[in-house]
Amino acid sequence: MGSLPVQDRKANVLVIGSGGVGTMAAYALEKGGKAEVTAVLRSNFEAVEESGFDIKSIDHGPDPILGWRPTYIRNTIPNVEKEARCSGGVSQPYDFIVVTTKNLADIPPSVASLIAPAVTPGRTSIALLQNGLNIEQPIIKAFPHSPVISGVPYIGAIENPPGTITHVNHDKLVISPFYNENISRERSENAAKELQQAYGLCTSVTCVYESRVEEARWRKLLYNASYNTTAAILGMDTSRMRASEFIIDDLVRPAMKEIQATAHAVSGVNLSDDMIEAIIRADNYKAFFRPSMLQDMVKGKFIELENILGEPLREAERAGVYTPTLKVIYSLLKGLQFKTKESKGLVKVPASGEGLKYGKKWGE
Ligand SMILES: CC(C)(CO)C(=O)C(=O)O
Repeated sequence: MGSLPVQDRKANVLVIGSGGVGTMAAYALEKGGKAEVTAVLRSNFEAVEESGFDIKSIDHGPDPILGWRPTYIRNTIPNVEKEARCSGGVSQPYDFIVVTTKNLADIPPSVASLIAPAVTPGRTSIALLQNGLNIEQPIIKAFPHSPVISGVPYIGAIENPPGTITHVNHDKLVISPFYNENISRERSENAAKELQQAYGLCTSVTCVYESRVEEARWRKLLYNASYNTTAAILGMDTSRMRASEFIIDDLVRPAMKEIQATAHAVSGVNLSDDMIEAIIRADNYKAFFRPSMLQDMVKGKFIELENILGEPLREAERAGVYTPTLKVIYSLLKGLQFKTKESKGLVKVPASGEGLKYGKKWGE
């Protein structure tokens, strides 16, 4: 399979992270007919091995899809070199690795170390279907000769219980190249276009190619840095936030305006006031939508804090943009992430206060 040029065969695609977003990506790629997907499953492996995925999808017809499986499923990240040795040296390099896991820059393992055994240097392109800013930097550093692709997903799909997917908001994926000085722009662009074509062959979803990766990523941050973050702190869906009015006026819109100013100062990207007003009202009001960061918080999971807020804030600081709202939101979320770290044993709070900056009384 690996020897034919990719245009004359199905692309060999590894999808890592098979919750709602990953399963719907695997489904669209297989349905398009130009990709053969291996999905890496974790907590849902047994359920899917036994009876496949059951999917109720807004995009893929009125009837539920029952017992669906991608071409291959597995519960470990493949080690392509080791597995080639075991099968007599026949290598099955992946053309694309599509990463749909959460991007938790402050929590190990890193995305780069997670995917490393599956990457064939110089051959595999790595697509990050994840939120946030500067997510490509550690990947380019770890795999300098691999094309890295940006995927900005707009999709509402939840897995509950394991193996059952409810897909409620249309799948729209914006694909762009992350440029990398070690390889030609043309190679980066071709890899991104190839993936966009394979995904877009599934005509019930929307998958578009945009060459200006910064624009696509800042535009999505308007929503993620404001709505996801405030929803997670307040424990509120976006309809209730809109019903309150003051949460939009005093928090969400000011946070969006700070992203707008930072995007312009850092990347020359113009995000208009009209775009802000449209994004404020983007969710179907009747859906009482809970952004992913709120869902993670409710489940006691880590939140994607650094790429959604930390990085934009660091960029703003470097560019001298004033971001008081985002800074307060960031500090509150850092506090919440600290609590999750403690609950999972990643940080220990010393009972005595010994050795802590604020562990003793002033003057002691
Ligand atoms: C825009 C939205 C709501 C869906 O993709 C999202 O990015 C999220 O909830 O994290």
